[in-house]
Amino acid sequence: MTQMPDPQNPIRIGTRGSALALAQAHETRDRLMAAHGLAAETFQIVVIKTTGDRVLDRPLKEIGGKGLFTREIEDALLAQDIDIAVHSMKDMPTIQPEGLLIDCYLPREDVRDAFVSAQFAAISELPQGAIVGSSSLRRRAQLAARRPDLKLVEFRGNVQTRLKKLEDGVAVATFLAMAGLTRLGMLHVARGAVDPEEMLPAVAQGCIGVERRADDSRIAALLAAISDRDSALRVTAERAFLARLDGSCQTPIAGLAELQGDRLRLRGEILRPDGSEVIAGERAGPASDGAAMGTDLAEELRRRAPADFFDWS
Ligand SMILES: NCc1[nH]cc(CCC(=O)O)c1CC(=O)O
Repeated sequence: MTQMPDPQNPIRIGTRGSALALAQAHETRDRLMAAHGLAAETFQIVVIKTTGDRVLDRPLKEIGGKGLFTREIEDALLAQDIDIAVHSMKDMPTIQPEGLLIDCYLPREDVRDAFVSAQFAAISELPQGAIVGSSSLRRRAQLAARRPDLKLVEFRGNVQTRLKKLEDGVAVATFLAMAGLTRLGMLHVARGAVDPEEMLPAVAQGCIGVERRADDSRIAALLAAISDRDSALRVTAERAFLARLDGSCQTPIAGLAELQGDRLRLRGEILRPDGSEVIAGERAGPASDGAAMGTDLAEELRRRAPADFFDWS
């Protein structure tokens, strides 16, 4: 007998407490409500503070370790304090802890980065030596590769904090994910979207994934109804690419898979953090081969990379 969810025994949705994380948890809840005709009271949103939320005064790469924004949430899943966890797949390690599984991906938002600046409309308009704020290894390296003249400053914190820093003149421009701005209802702060040709997005950017206990068949059945096949195919290829390169979390990596019918095109690149070298490649093939294409492309890039490419210390 399938146990129907009831308000006495709500489905607990774990999430970080940032405005973006909450918007993503609500989107997931709303899709589950619509798919199953359930009331809002059937769900409870449980906010969990992660290490990444706690430590705000240092660049993420210094805190180190994987899953800075996810570990505490996964612990809560394993401890049965929550039933599902909603994540930005961009922030997810490629391997989940024993007993946990991600096999539900929501329809993907815009994958591109947004260019954000009060004074300038695009990267090409930034004057020589302009100061740009970003703490993303990937965005910093990609920007440095295109515009070695620009000065980069660290820019951590939530969207509001970063916009305040722009206002205060700490930098003249920054980058944010279009997906995050859209979900926050703040797309108006974007001066424009950066073409993936110019800045290949992070692996899984714009994709929300829902994690659960692997043996929880009740939750598996609920989630199956809201899982998006195209998202799953694309993110599977991108994350296979990332997984094969994951040796160092200090290596800037970008990857994007796109579907045309049943064909998948996967582009990927790795960079030196200072942008002095970019190694890029692509694969195309049947959509069902995404994981193999990702692994294969990663191996090609590794072969083409100089011996010292992966060890920055
Ligand atoms: N690393 C932070 C993070 N993780 C996911 C998003 C945006 C939403 C998404 O890409 O799904 C962001 C903020 C940003 O990059 O601007």
